[in-house]
Amino acid sequence: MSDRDSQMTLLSVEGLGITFGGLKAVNDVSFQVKPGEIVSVIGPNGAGKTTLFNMISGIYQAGSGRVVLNGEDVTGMEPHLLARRGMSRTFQNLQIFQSMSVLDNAVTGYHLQEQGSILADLLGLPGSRRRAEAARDGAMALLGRVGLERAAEREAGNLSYGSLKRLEIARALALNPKILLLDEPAAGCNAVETAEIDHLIAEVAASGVAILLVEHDMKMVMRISNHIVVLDHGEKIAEGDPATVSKDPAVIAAYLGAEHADR
Ligand SMILES: Nc1ncnc2c1ncn2[C@@H]1O[C@H](COP(=O)(O)OP(=O)(O)OP(=O)(O)O)[C@@H](O)[C@H]1O
Repeated sequence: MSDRDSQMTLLSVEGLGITFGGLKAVNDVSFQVKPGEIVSVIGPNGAGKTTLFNMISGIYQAGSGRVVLNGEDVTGMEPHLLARRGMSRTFQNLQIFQSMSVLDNAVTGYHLQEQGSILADLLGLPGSRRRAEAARDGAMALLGRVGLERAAEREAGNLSYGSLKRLEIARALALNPKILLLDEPAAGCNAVETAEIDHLIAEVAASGVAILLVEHDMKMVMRISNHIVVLDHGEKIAEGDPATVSKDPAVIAAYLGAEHADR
């Protein structure tokens, strides 16, 4: 039994599958994520990575299989209920409010947690002021954690792309997740911005939060992942540590095949 096998499991994906109009976009995919671990899902374009993410995070209803979080079957559970159980995510397309301040964007992360409190806050009900102050303090601390403290009062739309990506991670952290799903956190970033995101992801994982990552930047994936799951045409074709996966003939063939198909 390897070290990884002996650790407790936080997220267990069990035989997950979905079909779109006859196409098996994801077929019988299983893997596990442990606390504090960085697990990446990779594969050529159209392999099913985003679809898999969408099933795990309750955006798509799985056609088959189960998602188990902390021992509880959470298959198909709505995102806000998953958030309460410790799963939060970011999206490939940024979900930032461009005309709001950086700080207010981070504060919205706190409201995703408790839907009722937004109404209470709008009505000025007792406790809402205290809650708003706590959210502001928490949001400031998160901005410090992602290196955006000094940009707190700036309009989010004026931030560089890499900073926006970090702001989105800060907002997801407001939910105090046990596992954070990141959909292409380095997409569109330059080398310096990618290195900053690398560092942030490693820091979050070191604090005990598990990270599940979909990312095209292979250098980044190989650098930061503890474990890699490889998909091709909706199927898991390999999994293991970066060194093992990068040498796997099936993985090499899938990527070479994709390159030839693009020509
Ligand atoms: N909502 C949908 N309806 C129909 N087909 C879909 C839908 N979403 C994805 N697909 C198809 O499912 C397959 C997997 O797509 P998916 O976007 O999950 O791949 P991916 O690995 O994330 O690709 P990329 O790396 O390009 O983002 C593709 O063939 C895609 O066309």
